[in-house]
Amino acid sequence: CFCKGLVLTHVNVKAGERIRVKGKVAPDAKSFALNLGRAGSDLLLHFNPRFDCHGDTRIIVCNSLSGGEWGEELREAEFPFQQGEETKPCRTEVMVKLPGDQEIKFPNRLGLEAVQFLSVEGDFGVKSIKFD
Ligand SMILES: C=CCO[C@@H]1O[C@H](CO)[C@@H](O[C@@H]2O[C@H](CO)[C@H](O)[C@H](OCc3cn(-c4n[nH]c(N)n4)nn3)[C@H]2O)[C@H](O)[C@H]1NC(C)=O
Repeated sequence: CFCKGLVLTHVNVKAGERIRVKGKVAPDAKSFALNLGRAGSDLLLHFNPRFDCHGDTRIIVCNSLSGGEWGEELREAEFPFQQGEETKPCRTEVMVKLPGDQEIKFPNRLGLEAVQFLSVEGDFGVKSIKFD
């Protein structure tokens, strides 16, 4: 379901700042993921829309990864993927703004003050990433 994509390190995004990722979902997409955290093994947010993967069909799976151990999955049945998306990490929780006006709030389980690591994996072609 995945192919390795983009990895950014030392991005230093602080609470309340915004990362806007725009791109195109592959026409035959199975799954893609946006990962935010301290490093690949310590993720504040693994944001994983699944079109058809791991037995899931059109479900968004969110999770955290601490020391390489997955936390408890949060699953969102709303699946509004037609265009790019916005992500706004903040101190108490991570808010993911989806296409349209829907949002997913995910707890900041790692209590990170800032995010150093951003990666994009799977069937998603990144066109732009903006930090503001
Ligand atoms: C029902 C059986 C046991 O539960 C399943 O357990 C799977 C394995 O833990 C869960 O999938 C993982 O879910 C994680 C989020 O909770 C991640 O999405 C994990 O994939 C992370 C990943 C894979 N890859 C990757 N694979 N291959 C490559 N090149 N990269 N990169 N990142 C997935 O393999 C999957 O979400 C979970 N399903 C349920 C319904 O709980």
